[in-house]
Amino acid sequence: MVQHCEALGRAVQVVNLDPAAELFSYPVMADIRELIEVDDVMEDESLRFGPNGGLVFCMEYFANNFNWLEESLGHVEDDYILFDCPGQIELYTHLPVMKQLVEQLQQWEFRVCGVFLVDSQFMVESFKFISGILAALSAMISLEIPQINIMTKMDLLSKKAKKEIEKYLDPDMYSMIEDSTNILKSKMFKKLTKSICGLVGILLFNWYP
Ligand SMILES: Nc1nc2c(ncn2[C@@H]2O[C@H](COP(=O)(O)OP(=O)(O)OP(=O)(O)O)[C@@H](O)[C@H]2O)c(=O)[nH]1
Repeated sequence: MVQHCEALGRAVQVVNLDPAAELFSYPVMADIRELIEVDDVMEDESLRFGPNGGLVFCMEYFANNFNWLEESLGHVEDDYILFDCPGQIELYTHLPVMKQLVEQLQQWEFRVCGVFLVDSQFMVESFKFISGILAALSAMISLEIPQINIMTKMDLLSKKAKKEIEKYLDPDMYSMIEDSTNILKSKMFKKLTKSICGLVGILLFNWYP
């Protein structure tokens, strides 16, 4: 992504906000692991967190120390900054930290846009697709910012799945239920599925490969 932006002549920087990130092969202007790391939290005898609790602890610590981010960002002008965030969905659905981050960035006069990434292999069947949509929708409702939804890792799909996934890029939700051979179509869930599809149809939810 950085290479793509640079090719377009845009100044772009990356900030790692995943305290559990391992190796990455690109330079970052700031790295949350300088502030706090999941491994350290998990190894702390007094805290005794597992990976998920550790991640939440780190992000809450981060939210209480946004001045670290302010100092790390320094003075940026018209640059694009990619904030690479952790993948745990609860951070975007019901925990307050990412919303607090958005509000903080907006106070610093950033124009914030969310990019919601889902592995395309988790989207190729109707029931998975609807589940992915609902996750994306939760994040949109919770963060209240413009959001681009992207299916990633298209290169890992089989030829058949690649063809199949085309219909999900600009989906006709009602025909999707009819195509479906699974539980979504069962008598018990049909009404619920129809309501969800109606909602998604109203939102004109588009996905980008
Ligand atoms: N083949 C292929 N591999 C990819 C692609 N995008 C990411 N990967 C690889 O998939 C692995 C996991 O990366 P991501 O899915 O970005 O996940 P992550 O950022 O490590 O973790 P979370 O942010 O917590 O979800 C890494 O080894 C990436 O190099 C892609 O488009 N195609």
